[in-house]
Amino acid sequence: MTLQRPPVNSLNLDLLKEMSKSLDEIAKNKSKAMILTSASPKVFSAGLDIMEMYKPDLKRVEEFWTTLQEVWFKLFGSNFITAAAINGHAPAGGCLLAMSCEYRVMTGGNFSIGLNETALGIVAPNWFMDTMTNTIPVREAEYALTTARMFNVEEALKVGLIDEVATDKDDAIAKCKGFIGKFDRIPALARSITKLKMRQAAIKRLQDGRREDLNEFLQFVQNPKIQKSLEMYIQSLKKKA
Ligand SMILES: CCCCCCCCCCC/C=C/C(=O)SCCNC(=O)CCNC(=O)[C@H](O)C(C)(C)COP(=O)(O)OP(=O)(O)OC[C@H]1O[C@@H](n2cnc3c(N)ncnc32)[C@H](O)[C@@H]1OP(=O)(O)O
Repeated sequence: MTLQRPPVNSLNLDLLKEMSKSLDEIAKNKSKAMILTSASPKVFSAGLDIMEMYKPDLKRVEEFWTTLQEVWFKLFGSNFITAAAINGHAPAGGCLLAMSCEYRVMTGGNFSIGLNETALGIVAPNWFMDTMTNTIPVREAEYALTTARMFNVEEALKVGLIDEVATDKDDAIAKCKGFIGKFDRIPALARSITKLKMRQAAIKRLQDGRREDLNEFLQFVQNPKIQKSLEMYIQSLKKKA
């Protein structure tokens, strides 16, 4: 699955809906595996589209958040094998997508990956945190989350946030295929049940608290102070360009 929403693959409602549909098709056509990557030469995904949260229409922003939850359920909780070929920056929601896969290969270069929410004055939702503690040790995750740490490629490899470094996108995809090939001699049902058991606690936590998570998000986007921060953040991103 190749993300292709220039310039930075920010996750807006339309892209999330497309992803959700594609994940359904992959599950339905009984694909063995999926590799998630990006059509951009330098950004895997810039995370959530800030414009969806800025001065939002309430109905749309509710659909936006529930679709994001759905994409996470379908990706993190998939039966099929998932790997991410991270060929560029992966902040926040971009990191969430990569961590929701089972294996991550990142191309070398001046790219960074991590959950930077606290730097924006935002508390990452529990399921973002659960996805991180499913990937790297709890102590490292707490440190990274509280300090909004963006890891460079070497740091990400060292902490286990990524599994391998690749020279370029083709190499990243080849390495993801190498990971998928490891399952050729492992019974598929045993593999998928084991994966889902490992992920069950995080999945159940969001299933049980899904409405509450949505309400927290809706309160968050309607808070005037948050709106002011988002406005300043958007300006800073635009000034940079
Ligand atoms: C108690 C519990 C409470 C719970 C409440 C819920 C809380 C809500 C939680 C929300 C969780 C949030 C998750 C997120 O994903 S937020 C998004 C975070 N993403 C970022 O901060 C990344 C920002 N972008 C960048 O750092 C760079 O763009 C990047 C490194 C990705 C690429 O750099 P590059 O130089 O290649 O590109 P530009 O910066 O020049 O950007 C090009 C244009 O794209 C626009 N842009 C960039 N990122 C975004 C984005 N995330 N959304 C929308 N638009 C984005 C940027 O402004 C440029 O636009 P222009 O061309 O118009 O200037």
